[in-house]
Amino acid sequence: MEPGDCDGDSTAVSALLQGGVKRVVIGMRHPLQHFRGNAVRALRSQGLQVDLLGEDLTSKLIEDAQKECLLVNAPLICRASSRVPFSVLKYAMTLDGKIAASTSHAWWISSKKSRSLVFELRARSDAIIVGGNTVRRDNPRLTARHGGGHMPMRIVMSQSLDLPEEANLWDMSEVSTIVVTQRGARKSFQKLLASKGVEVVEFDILNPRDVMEYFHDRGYLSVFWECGGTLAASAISSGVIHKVYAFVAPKIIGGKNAPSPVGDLGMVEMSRALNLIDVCYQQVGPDMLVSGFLQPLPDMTPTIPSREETFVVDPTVSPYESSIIFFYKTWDPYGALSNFSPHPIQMPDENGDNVTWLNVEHYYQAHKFVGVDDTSAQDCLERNKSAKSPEEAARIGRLAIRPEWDNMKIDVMYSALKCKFSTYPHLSSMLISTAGSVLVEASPHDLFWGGGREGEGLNYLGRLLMKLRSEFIEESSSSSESPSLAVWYF
Ligand SMILES: NC(=O)C1=CN([C@@H]2O[C@H](COP(=O)(O)OP(=O)(O)OC[C@H]3O[C@@H](n4cnc5c(N)ncnc54)[C@H](OP(=O)(O)O)[C@@H]3O)[C@@H](O)[C@H]2O)C=CC1
Ligand SMILES: Nc1c(N[C@@H]2O[C@H](COP(=O)(O)O)[C@@H](O)[C@H]2O)[nH]c(=O)[nH]c1=O
Repeated sequence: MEPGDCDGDSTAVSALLQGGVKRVVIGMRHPLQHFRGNAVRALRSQGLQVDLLGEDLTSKLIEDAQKECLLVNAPLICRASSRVPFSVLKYAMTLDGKIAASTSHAWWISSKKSRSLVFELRARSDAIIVGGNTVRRDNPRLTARHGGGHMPMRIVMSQSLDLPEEANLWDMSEVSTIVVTQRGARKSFQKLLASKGVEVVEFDILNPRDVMEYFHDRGYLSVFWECGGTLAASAISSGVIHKVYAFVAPKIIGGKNAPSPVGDLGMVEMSRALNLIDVCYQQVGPDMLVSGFLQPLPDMTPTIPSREETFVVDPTVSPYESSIIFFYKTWDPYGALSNFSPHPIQMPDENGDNVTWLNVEHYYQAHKFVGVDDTSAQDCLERNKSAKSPEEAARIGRLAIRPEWDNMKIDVMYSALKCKFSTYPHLSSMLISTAGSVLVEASPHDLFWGGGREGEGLNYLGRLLMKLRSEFIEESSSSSESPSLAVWYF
């Protein structure tokens, strides 16, 4: 896939140039519109031969290769085009189509070898999702137990929150769990979960599409559904399932009431059955794994035109020319302005020793606890330091707030921003290039740092970035009379 330039950070493209590569064959252009075509152009401008499958190279063989590229990048394509993570529904069933006995007993249908493969598939996902009933019946662990590697987040969807007080999923020692539920459901149980460190997210109406859109916004790329038939049917009906992995074990359990992998879809004629596409059959130990796509992968060409293509079709549609620049998610245009962008900063601590923070968010959230003489604050600080993502750092930061925080938070934020944009020249150039535009953090929830859903927020993050921008522009124009800076300034 064409590399993204990550807001002016051309490391990937430079590595190809420095490595002495003469020709680059690109399987597909970058699925995000604001990256699309940039690397192709940059490589060509440096004299490299760049061939794009399906554009510069065409043949039957190339078509097959192009297909492979699309399949491998399916999660990215889905995210970019449908704004939900790529979702895989996986289940293990007997030859007579049952996912458990009529008593609900289900351990085990598939073989050990199949279950090891499931651990690998889990480890390739950002999250595993189950319904409330699977938690009640199976008390699953949902970990990727194959020795090291990535551990996906665990998500439980439960409307009633009628869940056990003790469960393997509430053991957060190895990996975290998020419970998504209906607004107002069992507040006392929500408190109990929170006391165990389980995050609870409430939805006005709990349904798979809203839940997936929410996790898209939190940055999830792929989700692995290991629920029973009730939630599986709801997810398929909502159109959020893209791929299916069915492990079929050569066993027969029978039972009129034994559950099957997909509940009611409201279809009464076989002609309406959903046909899988790109189906693969693979023997795994004694079982057969049948996999395939439920929906065709979107054709990127018409849905995601490059920046120039959009401009040719409609010159008024150019997000780069509006006088307000909105930023929010790190993968959007100007995403590097977000505090969640993966740019580590080094800041001196109270003894003057340099400490590295994973990103501005980690630094900012940690300062709610730094220097506070209290064991729970120190515990939060340790948890902040080991938090793997800015989202987690933000979550920990909500646990406690020092009394004087309101008076110090703007200074803490400004010093972190200054450090970030001074450390990375491509970021400061990007910030300076926005001169003349109002910067607004498009957070619908944070009415202090963000602009709010309808402009009701105070937008302090945007304001601090604009202040920093003026400082940089002033510094550069006083240190040199560079003509390009003069252009930015005016
Ligand atoms: N062999 C296999 O691969 C698997 C087998 N199983 C087996 O399946 C059985 C459980 O199946 P099933 O009852 O279908 O369990 P599910 O995992 O599908 O859970 C259903 C529950 O999901 C919750 N839910 C939340 N939102 C929705 C929604 N929009 N639509 C539907 N459900 C929603 C509800 O929880 P709440 O009631 O809490 O509100 C609902 O009762 C068990 O016997 C288990 O062993 C389960 C997974 C895989
Ligand atoms: N029974 C069954 C599966 N069931 C799924 O695995 C979950 C248990 O995961 P864990 O607790 O991590 O081992 C269970 O809740 C359900 O989602 N999976 C399979 O590959 N094969 C099987 O035969």
